[in-house]
Amino acid sequence: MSAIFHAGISGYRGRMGRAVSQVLDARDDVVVAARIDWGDEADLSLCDVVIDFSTADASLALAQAAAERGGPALVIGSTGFTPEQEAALQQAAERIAIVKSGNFSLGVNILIGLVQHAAQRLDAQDWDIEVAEAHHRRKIDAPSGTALMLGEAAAEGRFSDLADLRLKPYDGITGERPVGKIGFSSIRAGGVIGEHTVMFASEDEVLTLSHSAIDRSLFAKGAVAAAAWVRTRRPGLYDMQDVLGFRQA
Ligand SMILES: NC(=O)C1=CN([C@@H]2O[C@H](COP(=O)(O)OP(=O)(O)OC[C@H]3O[C@@H](n4cnc5c(N)ncnc54)[C@H](OP(=O)(O)O)[C@@H]3O)[C@@H](O)[C@H]2O)C=CC1
Ligand SMILES: O=C(O)C1=N[C@H](C(=O)O)C[C@H](O)C1
Repeated sequence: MSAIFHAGISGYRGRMGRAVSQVLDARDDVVVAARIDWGDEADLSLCDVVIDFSTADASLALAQAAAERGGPALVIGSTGFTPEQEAALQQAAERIAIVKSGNFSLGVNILIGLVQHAAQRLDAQDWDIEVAEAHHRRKIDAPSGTALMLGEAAAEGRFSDLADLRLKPYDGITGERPVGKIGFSSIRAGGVIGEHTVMFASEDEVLTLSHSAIDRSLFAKGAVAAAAWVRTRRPGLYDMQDVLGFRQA
């Protein structure tokens, strides 16, 4: 039996906040010590760790408040951060431990490794890379955080930064597709939980790697596992690859 810890939920009235609540309620080693949403006064001192699925703005404000007082640790699942917000989170992580991931599922975190592997072996001159994602109609950011992580993995496989390889969305008279770049496309429709596909296409063949989320509780279970992992870590910015031990030699 593991030691009991105190967890907060940020964005707790939202789809993911409710899913996290259910996962925590089913565990006997966690006390839910704070539920935080718009306008709530959060007593962070009650928490060893806060699990946050809200918005990029709200997550950054939470991280800065936690960094100022030296805790609690955070698990951040929100997506849609600007490069400036990413840099500010990195700064907050100098004072507290943060796990941040655009996707807490095991399958996607394995897919990231597969995409990097394929991108490294498929010559950029011959193989185009396209990342496609589909989500529910209420999602407010695009491309999804997961799509961007997959794009980053593909760029890393080609020893480059995604910022240098990312194509603008296709629209109108686009001209021919540039060689060696990574394209993104998004669908928003109905209640789709989360679909991601990475297509590697040459003139002769197409390799497709994909992941489907079947139930939102999947992300909540991963985030709670990350919370149990991060609450005793030193300050730093971690991701699910760290939590799952995929970075160990
Ligand atoms: N990493 C992962 O595995 C996953 C990440 N996500 C990401 O998590 C985030 C939330 O998704 P989802 O639950 O579907 O979204 P919802 O809109 O259902 O929930 C977001 C919640 O955050 C609240 N909120 C908004 N602004 C603030 C604020 N300033 N302070 C406190 N709370 C705030 C909202 O309140 P109100 O409704 O009143 O505005 C709402 O309750 C998104 O960025 C999404 O992309 C989602 C699934 C998995
Ligand atoms: O908003 C969502 O719902 C999801 N967001 C995450 C993302 O942006 O990748 C993860 C998941 O696909 C669901």
